[in-house]
Order: sequence, then structure tokens, then C-alpha cells
Amino acid sequence: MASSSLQAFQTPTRTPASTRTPLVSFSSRSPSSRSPNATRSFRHISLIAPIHDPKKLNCFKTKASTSPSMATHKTVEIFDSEEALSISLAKYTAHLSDQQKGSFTVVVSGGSLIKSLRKLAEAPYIDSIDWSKWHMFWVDERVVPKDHPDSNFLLAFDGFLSKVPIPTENIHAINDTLSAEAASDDYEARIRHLIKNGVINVSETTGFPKFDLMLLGMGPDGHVASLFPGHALLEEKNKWVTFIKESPKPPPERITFTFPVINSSANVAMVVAGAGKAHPVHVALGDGQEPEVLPVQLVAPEGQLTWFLDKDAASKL
Ligand SMILES: O=C1O[C@H](COP(=O)(O)O)[C@@H](O)[C@H](O)[C@H]1O
Repeated sequence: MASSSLQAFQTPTRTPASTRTPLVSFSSRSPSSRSPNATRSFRHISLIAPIHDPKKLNCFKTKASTSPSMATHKTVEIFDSEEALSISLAKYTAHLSDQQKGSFTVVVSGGSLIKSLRKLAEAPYIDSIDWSKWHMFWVDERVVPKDHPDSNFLLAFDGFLSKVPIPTENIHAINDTLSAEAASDDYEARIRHLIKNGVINVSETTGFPKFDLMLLGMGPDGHVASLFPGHALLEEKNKWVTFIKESPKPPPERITFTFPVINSSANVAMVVAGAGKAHPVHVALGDGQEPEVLPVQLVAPEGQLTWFLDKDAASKL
């Protein structure tokens, strides 16, 4: 099956290509940045092909750590174009998929991230990936019908899901027939059910669901999922899935995973392209002197965090 039809989802269910190297790649192990002021302790910087004054990379060097109870291993890769970024993202995702013995649980955001997944639907990945073990989830969704232009499901369907043979029953879309509150409760209940069935793992550290891979975008204001700057939902500690009725970015009603779930992931890819996002990238990865606290700074998975940046998004680093 090379594609599924949108109609199949209208009634919600309950239930090495080019190996272009990044221009700049460096990795670190840092304490959890659950505290936005948590400092980073970069152990390793490998400069593959400098695009900036290397002195600027001082901003990635070691600082004293605060409480390293939860360590995030962080890698930042900077590419000369979004095209090169998307090729590397496909390779990374295919590698994680290959490593997974049982189900491969993948969470996507909406927005520009979806376009950057396009290489997965091309050779060699379309034929080499075992799509049958993939289970797809959404980190956030807008409270609109699945065929509405604002739907994150529709975006993913058109840009990715309709082009790859993931079994229809493994595509776990958020219920679009319920209110925001009911849909978030419903999604959490369905995730609990999939944990019982052994599809989704649980973090031994946090007790929250542990997805194998979250592919996340970031808004120009530094929001991730539907977790916006200054909003009380940033502080949510108990719920897995919650809702917002007054999103600063339209549409106003949305459902979103919470930070405890995002940060219990085995792998998170932050995929950011374009000069319009250079400022929040600098806040998140720069010298830590910014007074702002952006939601993206709270992304600190217990597993691996990999930033995929194009050079425009990285231009203020
Ligand atoms: O509203 C949303 O925006 C963010 C960022 O979107 P982008 O187009 O600026 O990349 C997205 O990650 C989120 O899923 C979506 O609901």
C-alpha cells in the first residue's frame, strides 16, 4: 500500500541517500533544561565546515552545570540549505526506525516540519523502511475537522502520510468530533490503551509515555507544539495531553502534549529552517544571556535531542 485515503480517517478511530554532512555539527550532554536557566555543558564540538567565525562557537562551550539529575544529550547540526537538512533528517529517521525491534512510535508537529519530511517518501527510504511498524501521533492539533486547511492531520496527510505505506490503523489522529477538552482526554485515554497493548513504552524515569521519536517544529515566537510563551500550560506537570482555548496563533482552540510527555521521549528532533526563526534559535542555543524564556528552551528529553538547522535559522549563533 503506497498511500491511504483521507476518507479512511474522516470517522475517527478509537482504538543512504545523499550523505551530505552538516556544515556544523556539535554535541553535548547537558542537564535537563526543565529550568529555562539550566546551563549547558558542551563536551564535544566538531566543526565540519565552518560557516561562521569559529570564535562564535565559544557560546557552545562548557558552563557549570546545575542539577544534572536528568541529562539530555544534545547535538546541533547546521546545513547550508533546507534541502540538505531534509536529506539528513530522512537518514536520521530511517536509522532510528531500523534500530527499533517492535513498534516505532513517531510523533509529528504541524507547520513547516511536515515539508522537511518529504525525503522519507522518496528512494531509498520509501522502499527500505519497514513502515508496518510505524505508529504516528500528533504533538498538537487544532480543534477543526480533519479536512480543514488548519488541520495538522491534513497537513501531515497531504505532505507525508498519503505517500508512505503506514497501516491506516497505526495512524493515531486526534478525534476531530469532540470539544477541545474531550479530545485531549480521549487522546490521553487512547495513549494509555496503546501502552497497555505494548505499542508505546513508558519512561522508567518519569512514568510518562516514552515515544521513540518526536519530530518537532518551532514557531518564530519559540513555541513548540501548542505550548506558547508565557502560558500556564508550560507548567503542566501531571496531564499527558491538554488543551488551550485562547492560542495566540490561530486557530484558538488546540490540543497539545505537555512538556512531561515531550521530555520523556527517547529522541526529539527540533527541525528549524529560515531566518525568521534565527532569534529563538539564538535564545535557545546561544550564550544563555537572554532574559527571555521561550517554550523551546524547555525541550529537554531524557534521551537524545538533535537540532536540525539550516544556515539561515542558525545565522545568529
Ligand atoms: O501552530 C503551530 O505552529 C508550530 C510551528 O509552525 P511553523 O510553520 O512555524 O514551523 C508547529 O510546530 C505546531 O505543530 C503548529 O500547531
